[in-house]
Amino acid sequence: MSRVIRAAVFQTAWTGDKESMIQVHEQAVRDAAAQGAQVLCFQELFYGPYFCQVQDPQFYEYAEQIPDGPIVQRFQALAREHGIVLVLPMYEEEQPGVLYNTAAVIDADGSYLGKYRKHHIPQVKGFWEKFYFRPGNAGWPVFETAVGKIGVYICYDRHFPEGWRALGLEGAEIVFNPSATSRGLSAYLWQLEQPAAAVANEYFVGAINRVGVEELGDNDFYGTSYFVDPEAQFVGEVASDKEPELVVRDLDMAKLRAVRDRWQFYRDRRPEAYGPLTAP
Ligand SMILES: NC(=O)NCCC(=O)O
Repeated sequence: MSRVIRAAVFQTAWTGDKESMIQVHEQAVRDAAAQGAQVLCFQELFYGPYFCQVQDPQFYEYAEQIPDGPIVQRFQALAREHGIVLVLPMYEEEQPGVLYNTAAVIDADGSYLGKYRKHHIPQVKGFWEKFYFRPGNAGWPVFETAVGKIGVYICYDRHFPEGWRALGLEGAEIVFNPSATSRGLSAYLWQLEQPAAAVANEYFVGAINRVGVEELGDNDFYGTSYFVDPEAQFVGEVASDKEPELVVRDLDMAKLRAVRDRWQFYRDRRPEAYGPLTAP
């Protein structure tokens, strides 16, 4: 019998302050739940501006403890109320001065399932992330949620095929890729890399990018969030490149089984021959 997961991603623009940004995302949870979504992922660093356009210690104050900080707790209550799984990309303070670019995963009953910490940290013009984040050290968790097996791979991570594979090996059925990326830099990659990862690893990918130009720099975040299936087919339309949008799509898990039966990539891979990939 086929299993269909109604999944959602939300892209939006910086509102100008943290509290209203949180409220916009709370409304997105209500809207997604009203449309029957069972799981929802937000964009990278969802409640802030994309502050990595500048290198300024004032933005360290956006970090909070996961799961004990107020934002996780606020969204745990909302997940429980609406019976929806939430993926929350946030700025994490493990302890003062020890900071990560992280996503917390909340189950449909509001329980905290764990976190993914972005492994690959860019330091390119307008994306000065090494100033703010340590490289992730928490492995490749796949979360057994009420709706299915969910993995997370954050923005710049997506250029590195190894992590996509690790999430596949851990059993991911859907991998969310919350992002903040700009038109001039990466638009030519955006509809190429995640579909390729979905094909190579035989799972669904939900890709999310914020929209608009923010006051901290000239990055033009181009949205165009989408879901793509394990045959690299977009599930419905790709979202707007300028406007906030909630994307809700039905993902048929029978397709995942069909491509795995057809291709058997997990049988035919040759880990014993891949030593050069892990040589320092
Ligand atoms: N947020 C982030 O990692 N951006 C880097 C640029 C990119 O990889 O598209």
